[in-house]
Amino acid sequence: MTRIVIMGGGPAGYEAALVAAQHGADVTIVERDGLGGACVLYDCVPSKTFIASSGALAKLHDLAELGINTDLADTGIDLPTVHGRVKGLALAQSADIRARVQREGVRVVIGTARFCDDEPGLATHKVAVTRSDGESETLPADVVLIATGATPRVLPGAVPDGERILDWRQLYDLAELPEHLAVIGSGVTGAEFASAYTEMGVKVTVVSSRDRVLPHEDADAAAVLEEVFSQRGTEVVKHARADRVERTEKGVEVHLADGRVIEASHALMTVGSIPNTADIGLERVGIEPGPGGFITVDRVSRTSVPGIYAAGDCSGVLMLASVASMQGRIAMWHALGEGVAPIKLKTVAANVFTHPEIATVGISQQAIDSGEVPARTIMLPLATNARAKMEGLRRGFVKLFCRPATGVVVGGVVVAPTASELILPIALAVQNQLTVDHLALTFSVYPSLSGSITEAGRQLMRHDDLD
Ligand SMILES: Cc1cc2nc3c(=O)[nH]c(=O)nc-3n(C[C@H](O)[C@H](O)[C@H](O)COP(=O)(O)OP(=O)(O)OC[C@H]3O[C@@H](n4cnc5c(N)ncnc54)[C@H](O)[C@@H]3O)c2cc1C
Ligand SMILES: NC(=O)c1ccc[n+]([C@@H]2O[C@H](COP(=O)([O-])OP(=O)(O)OC[C@H]3O[C@@H](n4cnc5c(N)ncnc54)[C@H](O)[C@@H]3O)[C@@H](O)[C@H]2O)c1
Repeated sequence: MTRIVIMGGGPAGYEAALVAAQHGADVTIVERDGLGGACVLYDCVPSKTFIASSGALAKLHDLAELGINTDLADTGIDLPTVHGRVKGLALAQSADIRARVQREGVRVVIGTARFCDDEPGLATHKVAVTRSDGESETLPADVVLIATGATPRVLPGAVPDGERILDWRQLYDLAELPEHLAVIGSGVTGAEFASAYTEMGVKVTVVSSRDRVLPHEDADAAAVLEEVFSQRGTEVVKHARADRVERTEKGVEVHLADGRVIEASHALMTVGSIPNTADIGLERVGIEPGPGGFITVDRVSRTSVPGIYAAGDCSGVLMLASVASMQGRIAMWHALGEGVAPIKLKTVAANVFTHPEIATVGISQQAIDSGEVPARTIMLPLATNARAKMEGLRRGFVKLFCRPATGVVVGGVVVAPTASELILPIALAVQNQLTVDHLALTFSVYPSLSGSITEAGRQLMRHDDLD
C-alpha cells in the first residue's frame, strides 16, 4: 500500500487526501491548525461569510427605487453577531471536513510537519511531526504532498498589532466597526474588504500602489468598482505605496513613500501573502524554493524531487481554493498511477466578491489588446438587459471573447451582483471549446441576466457571417 503523507490540511491537502484514500492509499494528513486550513479558518470562508452580511445590507440601499420604504437610519450592524457567525461557520465547516476525511479512512494528526530525511536523494522520505499534544512521531512516506499554504505578508514598518493595525485574519476580533478604515493594497483581498466595509457604512480609504484598484483584473470591471466606491464616498488614493503605518492617540497614520500621510482610525494590511515553506525542512530533501519562497511545480504538481509533490498557495501557481484543490487531486492521481490531465490554468473561473461581483474565466482582455491572443470581443452593458432594468441594476456588463475564425469561446467577464453564478455557462464553454453559436442557440430564460450571455454569443455569431 502506498504510504502518503500530506503536510497541510487546506483545500490542496484535504482534497488530495480524499482522492488518495479513494484509490486505496494509506493516507495521513498533518495539519497545524484545523482541517480546511487557512482557507476555511481564516481567509476565504470567513471573508465570504462576512461579505454575506455586508451584501445583505447593500441590497437595502437599492430598495427605495423598487418602491420599498426602509428607514436606513434605523438599520444597523450587530457586529458581535456578524463576527460570531463568521467564526462559528468556519469552525463548523472545518469539523465537517475533518469528519469527511476520517470517514474515508484518512488519519488526521494535528501538529507541525517537516522533512527529516537523513540526506537528499533517497527513494522514500520521512516526515517529523510535532503534535499539538506535545508528542513527536516520524512518518515514513513513499509520497509526500506539500500543501502548507501561505500567510499574510507583513511590511516591516506596519506590523499588525491586532488593535489598530490589522491583517485580515484579525478583523473578526474587533469589538466595533472602524470609524475610518485605511485599506493598504488594492488586490483582490483589499478590494473585497474595502467593498464590504463600505457597504457596512464605514468610511474607507484604499491605498493603491497602482493607477487603479484590482491591477490584475479586467480594467473595465475595476472601473465599475471604482465608480461604486466613488458614489459611496470611498476614496482610492492612487500611485501610493505605504512605507509605514504609525499608531497615534486617535488611530493610525499611513505614511506613503512620496511623503503623503493618510489619517484613519484603523489600517487593514492587504499587501499579499508569503508561502509557508521556510521551516519545513526542504533542504533535507534537496528542494530549492523558487522566487519568493514558492515551490516550483509542473502541471501535474511534481517538484524537482521524485515522490514529492506540492499543491496550492505554497506553489504560487494561482492562489485560489479551486486551483489548490485541483492541483492536490492531480498530484494524487499522478502519484498513484491514474490517468491524469495536466492542470489547465486558462480555464480557471474566479470571482472577486465585491459589490457588484467581478467574475472572469479564460483569456483576459489585456492579453487580447496586447496582441498576445487573437480574439473577437463583445461587451454588453447590463443596462440593456430587461431583467437588469426590472431589478434596478444599472452597472455591470457581460464580455465574451472568441477565436476570430472558429468562434470558439476563449474567455469572458461578468460584472453583476451574482457574477460568481453567471460565469458558469462561459466557463463551461471555455472548458469544452464550445463556440459562440452554441451559446447563441441555447435557450436562456426571459427575462434573465444570463440572457446577456446568449445575446453576446449571438452578436459574435453575426460577425462570423462576415468573415
Ligand atoms: C482574504 C482571502 C479571501 C480569499 N477568498 C477566496 C475565494 O473567495 N475563493 C477562492 O478560490 N480563493 C480565495 N482565497 C484564496 C484561498 O484561500 C487559497 O488559495 C487557499 O486557501 C489555498 O489552499 P491551500 O490548501 O494551498 O492552503 P491553506 O488553505 O493555507 O492551508 C494550508 C494549511 O497548512 C497548514 N500548515 C502550514 N505549515 C504546516 C506544517 N509545517 N505542518 C502542518 N501544517 C502546516 C497551515 O496552518 C494551513 O492550515 C482567499 C484568500 C484570502 C487571503
Ligand atoms: N475572491 C477570491 O478568489 C480571492 C480573494 C482574496 C484573495 N484571493 C487570491 O489571493 C491572492 C492574493 O491576493 P491579495 O489581494 O491578498 O494579494 P496581491 O498580492 O494580489 O495584492 C496585494 C496588492 O498590494 C500592493 N502592495 C504591496 N505592497 C504595498 C504597499 N507597501 N503599499 C501599497 N500597496 C502595496 C501590491 O502592489 C498588490 O497590488 C490572489 O491570487 C487572489 O486571487 C482570491
